[in-house]
Amino acid sequence: MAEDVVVETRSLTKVYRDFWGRKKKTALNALDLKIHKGEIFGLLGPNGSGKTTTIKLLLGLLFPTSGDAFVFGEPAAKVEKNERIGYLPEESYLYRFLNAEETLDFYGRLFNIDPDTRKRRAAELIERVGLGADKKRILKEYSKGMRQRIGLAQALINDPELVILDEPTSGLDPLGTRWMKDLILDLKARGKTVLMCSHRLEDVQDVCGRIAILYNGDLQTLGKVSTLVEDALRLEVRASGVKESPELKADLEAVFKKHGGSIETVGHPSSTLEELFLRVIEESRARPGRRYLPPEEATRSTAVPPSSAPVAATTAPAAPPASPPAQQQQQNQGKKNKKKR
Ligand SMILES: Nc1ncnc2c1ncn2[C@@H]1O[C@H](COP(=O)(O)OP(=O)(O)OP(=O)(O)O)[C@@H](O)[C@H]1O
Repeated sequence: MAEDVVVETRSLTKVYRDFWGRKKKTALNALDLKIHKGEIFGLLGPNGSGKTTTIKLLLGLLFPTSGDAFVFGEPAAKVEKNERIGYLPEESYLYRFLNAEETLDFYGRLFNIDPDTRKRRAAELIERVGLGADKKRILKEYSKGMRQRIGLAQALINDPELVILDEPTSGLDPLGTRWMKDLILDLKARGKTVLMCSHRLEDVQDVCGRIAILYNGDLQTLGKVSTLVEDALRLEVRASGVKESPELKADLEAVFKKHGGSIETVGHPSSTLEELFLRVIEESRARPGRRYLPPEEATRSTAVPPSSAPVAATTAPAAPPASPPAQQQQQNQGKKNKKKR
């Protein structure tokens, strides 16, 4: 196995059987997968498609019916390799009557981390996940978002090389979600490998480099997110310093017609709702008591020429004209492209 391959599965298959050994469900069917060091990999699929089964197989909590799974080049059934893995399950199994410090100390002991390192890492992680002010409160009193934060700290207590996150942003508000995504990106920046499952596809698109989509236990697609979502049949042009007008549209139409295409939409690019939400909260904090002003109103009040607002034109091959749903899809795609990575 190549040195930079952290996770590899070869025809990995899991069939659940009932008490009598009769086949109940093929949860995973001949999965071939490689996850490389330092990447954030998303394992996606609808409910019941085999994601948790895959994770359990990688952690050695389940045995495959056939095929192989390797982590760090070792068979997944070898539980010793789990010392190099951090795992945030979808439902965290944390003790409700321990506080944050005690929780991290408890998990540190399970990994046989010496007391000084345990104490130092617990203090660092509590700050990193933003629970400094609540570290003495018992987890029973924590909100869902706070439990997710301590769950993540628990997953990182052994300074793992591979971090497996099952629905890391579930239950988090937009600020918590942004925080979690930044933390996942920070793990990558520190050279860690991240495998995450999530139904929140916006979050996956924001952080994952590559994804696999499972359906009913079968691998349906695998590749780079940017390549998979790219619409190679359309072209997007963004411009600034011009105002939207019928003349502009006619001129653009002529240019694109000359090159065999046609314009689908001309308009202003929009940001995502997440970006708007974060901006409103940021400005409310910075200027308490003042209402948020949308950019064009703020621009007007500071007398910056409105013509600096960018205009986006999206073109497509000349025929056939796009149907309304396709246009909508294209507009959404435009929004996506605008998002920060
Ligand atoms: N212990 C089990 N016995 C029998 N069938 C099981 C068992 N565990 C899971 N399954 C079945 O295997 C299939 C895959 O389940 P799995 O939990 O891996 O899906 P998932 O993609 O993680 O779903 P979700 O998104 O809901 O978490 C499902 O049809 C599920 O019902």
